[in-house]
Amino acid sequence: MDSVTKRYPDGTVAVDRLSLEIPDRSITVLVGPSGCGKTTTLRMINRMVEPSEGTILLDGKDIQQQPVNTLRRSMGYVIQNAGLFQHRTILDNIATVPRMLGWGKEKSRARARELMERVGLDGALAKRYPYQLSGGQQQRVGVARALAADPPVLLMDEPFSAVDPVVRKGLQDELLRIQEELGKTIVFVTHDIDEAVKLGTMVAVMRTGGHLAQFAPPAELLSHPADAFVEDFLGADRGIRRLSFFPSAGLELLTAPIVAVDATAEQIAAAGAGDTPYLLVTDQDGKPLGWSEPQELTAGEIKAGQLLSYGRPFVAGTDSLRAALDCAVLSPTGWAVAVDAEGRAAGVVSQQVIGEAIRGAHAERGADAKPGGAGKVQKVAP
Ligand SMILES: Nc1ncnc2c1ncn2[C@@H]1O[C@H](COP(=O)(O)OP(=O)(O)OP(=O)(O)O)[C@@H](O)[C@H]1O
Repeated sequence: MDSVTKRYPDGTVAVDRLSLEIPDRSITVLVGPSGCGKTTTLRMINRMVEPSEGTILLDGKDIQQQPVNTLRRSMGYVIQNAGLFQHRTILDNIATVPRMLGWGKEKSRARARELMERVGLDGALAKRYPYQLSGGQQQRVGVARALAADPPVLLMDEPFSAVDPVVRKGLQDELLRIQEELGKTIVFVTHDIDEAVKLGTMVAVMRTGGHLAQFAPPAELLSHPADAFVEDFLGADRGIRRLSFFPSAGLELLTAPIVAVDATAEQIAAAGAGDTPYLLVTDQDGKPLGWSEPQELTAGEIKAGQLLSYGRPFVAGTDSLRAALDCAVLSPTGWAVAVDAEGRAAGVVSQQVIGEAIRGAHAERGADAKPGGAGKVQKVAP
């Protein structure tokens, strides 16, 4: 996208000399306050809106030189509230584009069934009508419909804004999975900075008047906001959010203060001999049950009910420092519990140690994350 401007007939400049290089096979998020020109930008990509000035190239070819129908066929389009055809079944909604392309009924429906599975929809919903589905399910149908003809590009305009936070998280996770499996080039519009940081490989922050404020990978955005507007838009908890990009792998986990529910008096005494104020009790399988002070534990008489809750554990190595910190903050003992992929206790770690790791990571990454250098920062589970 090279110096693209959109001036509506009434004189409103919705987009002002916008230049963006949208990377192939990744998710680019356009984010910014209401009215900053996100939707206009997205619609110029599939020519629902024609630019007043500037050029948009797709794979090096000017989109103005391509027939609109051919262009749109190469781009799936998903909008808020899914925009489904209310009088068609779910299966027929998804099969719309293949049918238009003359695929034939059976082949189109087979493709639609395959897509229902891909977007996490139960096949039993195929014969229902949109009004018989929840908002989240309708949104999944919208994504499936956009993917039906296997377009290389997917344009998504606030697709998850109308659903509740839990459903929204599910839809976001699903989109990341689909992107990983199918390698689509996705342009995604949102006004939610958390969504932008979670989904974007690259994030374009726009400001009112259709100006580009910053275009960067999310880790760089959080570490080096270009100006006061971007910093303000990222919000006061930018530092905490940034921890999502630091892995917990380097944390030193202690296993000595862990005892099984059927531990002997010697084992409890040995575990309590260290300088940790609490012991983590696990079941016989090694899964955490809760915390206790060592002197409160009597061999053979440990009851899960007497233990302090351990809150939510983090997955050792896989989860981020943000997740580890969250566990420690929520834990009544101030210690976080790390588990392995099977949910067995892998170790415990104090707030203090997590704090030191955070300081270390900030210092180390500070040098790394200068503009142009942050591409190296890998996203880890939030
Ligand atoms: N058809 C139109 N005619 C005139 N002005 C328009 C038209 N469509 C949009 N605008 C204006 O252009 C500006 C950008 O609108 P756009 O819908 O692209 O913003 P947005 O960032 O997507 O906003 P939102 O987050 O509220 O959807 C706004 O000031 C809007 O009022």
